Amino acid sequence: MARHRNVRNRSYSDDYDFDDVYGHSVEEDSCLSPSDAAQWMYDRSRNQQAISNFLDNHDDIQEESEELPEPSHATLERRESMDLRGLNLNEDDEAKLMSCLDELRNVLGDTTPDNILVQSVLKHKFNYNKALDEILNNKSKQEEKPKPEPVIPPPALLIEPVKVPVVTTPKVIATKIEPNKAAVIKGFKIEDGNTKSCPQTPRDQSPATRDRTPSRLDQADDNKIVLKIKENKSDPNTQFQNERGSEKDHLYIVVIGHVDAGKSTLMGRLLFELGEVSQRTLHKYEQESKKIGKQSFMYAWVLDETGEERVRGITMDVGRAQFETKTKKVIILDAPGHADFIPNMITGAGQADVALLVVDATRGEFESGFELGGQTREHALLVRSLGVNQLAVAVNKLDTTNWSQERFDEITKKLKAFLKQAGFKDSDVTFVPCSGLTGENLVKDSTEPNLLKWYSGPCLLDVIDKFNVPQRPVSKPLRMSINDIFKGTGSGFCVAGRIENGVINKGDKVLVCPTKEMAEVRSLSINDLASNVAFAGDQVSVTLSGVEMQNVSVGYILSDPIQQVPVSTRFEARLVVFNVKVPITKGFPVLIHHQSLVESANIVKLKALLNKSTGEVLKKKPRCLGNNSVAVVDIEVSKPICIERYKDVKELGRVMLRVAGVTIAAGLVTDIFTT
Ligand SMILES: Nc1nc2c(ncn2[C@@H]2O[C@H](COP(=O)(O)OP(=O)(O)OP(=O)(O)O)[C@@H](O)[C@H]2O)c(=O)[nH]1
Repeated sequence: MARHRNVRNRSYSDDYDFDDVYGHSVEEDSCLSPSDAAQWMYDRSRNQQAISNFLDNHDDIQEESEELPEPSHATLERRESMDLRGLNLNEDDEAKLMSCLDELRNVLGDTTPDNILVQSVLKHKFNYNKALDEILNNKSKQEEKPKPEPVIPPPALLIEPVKVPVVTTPKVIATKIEPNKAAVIKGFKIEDGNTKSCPQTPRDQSPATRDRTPSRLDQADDNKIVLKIKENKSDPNTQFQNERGSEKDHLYIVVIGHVDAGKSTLMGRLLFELGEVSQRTLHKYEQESKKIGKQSFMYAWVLDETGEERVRGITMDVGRAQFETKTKKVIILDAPGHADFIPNMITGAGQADVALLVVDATRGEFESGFELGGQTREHALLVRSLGVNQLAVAVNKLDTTNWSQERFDEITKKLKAFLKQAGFKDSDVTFVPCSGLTGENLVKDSTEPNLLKWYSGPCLLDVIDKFNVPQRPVSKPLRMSINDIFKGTGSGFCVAGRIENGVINKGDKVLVCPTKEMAEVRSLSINDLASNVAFAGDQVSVTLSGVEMQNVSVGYILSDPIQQVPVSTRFEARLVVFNVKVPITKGFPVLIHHQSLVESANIVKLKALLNKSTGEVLKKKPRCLGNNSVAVVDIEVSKPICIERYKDVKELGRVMLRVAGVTIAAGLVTDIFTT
């Protein structure tokens, strides 16, 4: 499946010792069956223990009552019958006032009396923004104090409702972090049997919107293009230095962990503390989440943007946002924790340089995420298998344990042993005690006395700032894996994905593989900003022309037209088997995840069983492979895919094998057979 940090490991284990990484790593997990209906219909409301503990001790955030109170008749009556005559406003001002009131109510709901709203709007001469700021700033103080006397007397007379001109209410959203829809990384569906994985974005198939440029070029055209490409190539290293030399390094971080560990809340709060989310936006989320009885998720809403995610209270797709540390521009990929969405999590992990593993310190919760078939182990193994080797572990929700050092030590001890087995070096893993909900130890050193008694280490932001940014292989031949396809605003269509190797310039010719159709790069954008060039490590959207949209799929590769990515249906891999319920035998069917591609495949040959530590051949042609075995096998995929040997391009030389929603093995590609 997904992609892998380019050379994310160069300064680390460039050799990527397979045995070190996978050997003796995984104990058998009793994974839950995906057919378990209760799990499919996961309902977070069954598990509110953590939040209720927290809310009991914090008066500043009020948990909603089960049933939302209906607005009182008095409130409704006042609004519908508001008498503005006493204000002596002309018609224009009256209309302006009513428009402002509508917008304020849209953000504030029914929480603020009309007279306060009116007073504030008039005071700020119909400036909606200033009025809203004033009300929000006063709000928290007012909540603690007795309500002030209304300044404007309640209307005495009933009059006809004032006709309010229709105003388009501006959407109050975190503009800085709202991902442009076009650039949101979508996951993909695993389809059963031999069906083809296809892009999530519905394609416009109408003839009018199809690009009619002939896409397959004949040999003569190809040769001309190749010659032209050779002439036009400028030195990528120099180009990278010129373009990026003075900028902060970009770091992609995937946030992983068991469902409900608090990943989205942690990231939402971090963004809020850093000023990336305005107080107003958060207030809106607070109001809206309260309305559907999910107030404890208000920070998570910063990243969980879809209606379904918000209603179900779980992350389903990879959420994206960005912020800056002292030395880096950090792009967050907030992965779903629920077992059903592992493929999306893999897509997120595939784009990351480093990972933040979030664990819930609440008693019983850490255990169910780590020991009882939860996702903590699977996620950690997956990211390591995908090449991530630097990890921060947020020991989250420590507020529920009253900042217990004993609990922190217990969790870190268990995780350290497991992570070491999974292939993480001790020196590459940092543990941070924190609470996403209270904001403790996120962006500044903690002031919590119970934590200060035993912790003097860095806050989460400082740990993120200390990650090493992998070198970007800009001078290698272009490889960009496609993880989304969508219709752009202009001509052509867009593909999104991560550049694993090389450089893409606006105007470049690229080869769409495995179909080998030549396309032209019409435009590029990186993190939603237009750019003329993008380099290895960048997550980009590329507008293509010269190829039809329906001929491109998620999992395809944009390749250098001269040094092309190999395409094959059969390859040899060195496999580590983690978690099979029945032993693997010849012909064993699997779903192969390679970058963002999911394709059905069979293990067609068991060539050798290896010693996990030395790599020595223990047995040639074994009849079956059980858990924790390491073996060389041949895998045949149902249709041609782009694949590289691990030693040539690490990012395209790793595969994950899954069966019935469970990851059973990871492998490194050792040979590719021509077809
Ligand atoms: N007490 C306490 N509760 C927290 C903390 N962080 C999150 N929660 C609560 O835990 C619940 C789950 O939080 P989320 O942020 O949605 O968890 P998640 O890991 O993103 O969930 P998925 O993405 O669906 O896997 C919510 O009710 C949060 O309010 C924390 O630090 N302390």
